[in-house]
Amino acid sequence: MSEFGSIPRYIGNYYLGENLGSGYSGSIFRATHVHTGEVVALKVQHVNHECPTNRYERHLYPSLQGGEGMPTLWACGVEGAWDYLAIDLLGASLDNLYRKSGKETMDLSSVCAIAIQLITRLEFMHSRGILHRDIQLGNCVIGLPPNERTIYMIDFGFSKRYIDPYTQRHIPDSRAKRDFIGNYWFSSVGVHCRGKVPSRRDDLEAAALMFIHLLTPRGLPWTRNGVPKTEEAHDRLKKEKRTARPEDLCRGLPDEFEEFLRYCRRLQFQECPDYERWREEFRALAVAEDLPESEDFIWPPVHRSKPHSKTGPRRSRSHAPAPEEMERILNDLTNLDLGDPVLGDRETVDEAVRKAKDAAKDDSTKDDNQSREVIDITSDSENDTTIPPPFLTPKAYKLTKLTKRASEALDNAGLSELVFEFVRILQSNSSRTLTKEGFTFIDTLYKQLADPSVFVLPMRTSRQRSADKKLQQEKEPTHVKLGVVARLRREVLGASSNRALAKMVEDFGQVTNKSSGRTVTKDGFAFLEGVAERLKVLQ
Ligand SMILES: Nc1ncnc2c1ncn2[C@@H]1O[C@H](COP(=O)(O)OP(=O)(O)OP(=O)(O)O)[C@@H](O)[C@H]1O
Repeated sequence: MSEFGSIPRYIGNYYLGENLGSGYSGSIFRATHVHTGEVVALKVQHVNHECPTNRYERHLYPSLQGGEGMPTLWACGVEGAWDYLAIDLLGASLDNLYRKSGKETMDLSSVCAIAIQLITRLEFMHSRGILHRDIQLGNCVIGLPPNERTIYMIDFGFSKRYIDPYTQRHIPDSRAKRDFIGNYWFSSVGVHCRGKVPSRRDDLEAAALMFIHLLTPRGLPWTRNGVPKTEEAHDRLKKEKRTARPEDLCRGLPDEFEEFLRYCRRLQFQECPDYERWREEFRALAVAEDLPESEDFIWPPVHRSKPHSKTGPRRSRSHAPAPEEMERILNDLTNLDLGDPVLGDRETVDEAVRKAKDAAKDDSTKDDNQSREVIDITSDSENDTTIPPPFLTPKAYKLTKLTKRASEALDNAGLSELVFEFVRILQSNSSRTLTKEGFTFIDTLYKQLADPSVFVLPMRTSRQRSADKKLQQEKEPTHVKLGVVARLRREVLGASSNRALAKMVEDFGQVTNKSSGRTVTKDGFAFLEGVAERLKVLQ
């Protein structure tokens, strides 16, 4: 029974079944077409409702038809006192899935898939001249089989055209005081806290906040006290949201999330976001993390997905202590001054460490999900005694170590070995994409070749990366990249000096960074091997 009395069993040609959900302005039912038997979701609202969202939605839906992840509108109308929309019946919302999982955070692989899909949905809506304006977990739902890997956008009750269909002009900005449209958790700071007119940038910022929320234990800080019930509580929430710094919200998360949030906040009112760039960023993140590259949203996650932790290095969940932990414990015991030695000597420690490592190795092979690589703690070359920091995959870790060694190389022979090693690491991975660690190696190699005396270990900070990425915006088509790399492959064998090699490495880095795919091609590998070969000769 709604405040307007009970909703009839039949509306339009539909027989109403189970109530799927109720929002502020109406209810959604599973409903069956009485003639065709087709099952839909029927969104029902009283015609006198103070917020007649069905009426708005009915006008926007036609512009969104045909887009992936946009529900089909099958019928709409008013019957008696009831305004209805018959749309595709869909599955659970991200909110439901997330809550039901009982986990503190969502896994990174799922969030990358959500990010790629949501950015695509927003790009589509924006291309049709429409802003969503109410991005939240409850408004992203998965399809029913066979479309359960696709995320659909629903609830266009707050949506609005930002391009005037007659003049084709962008809506104007305004400083006039306006009522807030959106939701408490994810609406952008500009719209929610500063009363700005929403535009494309704000849909994207809401999406960014949603991704961060999913990766943060207990969610974004301002969501933790529930929906504000008083004006004061709402003001407190807005202040908390306005003053939260991206670096604090994103501490412990992969850089991409902080960069994306900053990017959204830097966009101008009328600026068109670079959707492709951010899809590519989240794809590359999945690759760098050794996660499946697919943007399919697979729920529950069945692949080798990493449990997300914001708090520190991921720990092996094997029963034996992790090797480095065991080493620390044993060292502490060795150093305990108890009069009589507890552990005889260093050899005993080393033996125990070896056993712990073997045990960890055994456990890790039993459960590939939990620990994918045991770092050899006893060798000091490419492996190290430290566990990779959070979000460094074995590939990233090896590349980081290799970069450090390249920065310390004293001669061409040493550099040559390292370039061969670089090729081996890239080729041993299923993804041959140049990740940020790969680019850092290329930067380092370039600097060593150009002038080792002024070499400084390049540290890619978020800010530097953003600057680099500006360059990427001028994308070059793949055929340009292929042409340049093929030329470099040919020319490298005739390079007569380190400076000539440096220039080629620089060109290779740039063309790979600027191209739409950062995969190292056959020519790319041949070029790198050519550099290594040349270095052996140019002593
Ligand atoms: N097409 C659909 N198929 C299945 N369930 C749906 C569908 N559309 C909506 N729902 C369910 O109904 C809930 C409310 O839907 P929706 O957000 O469109 O309604 P609303 O009245 O605008 O809600 P709110 O006031 O919360 O914005 C959703 O969270 C979802 O669980």
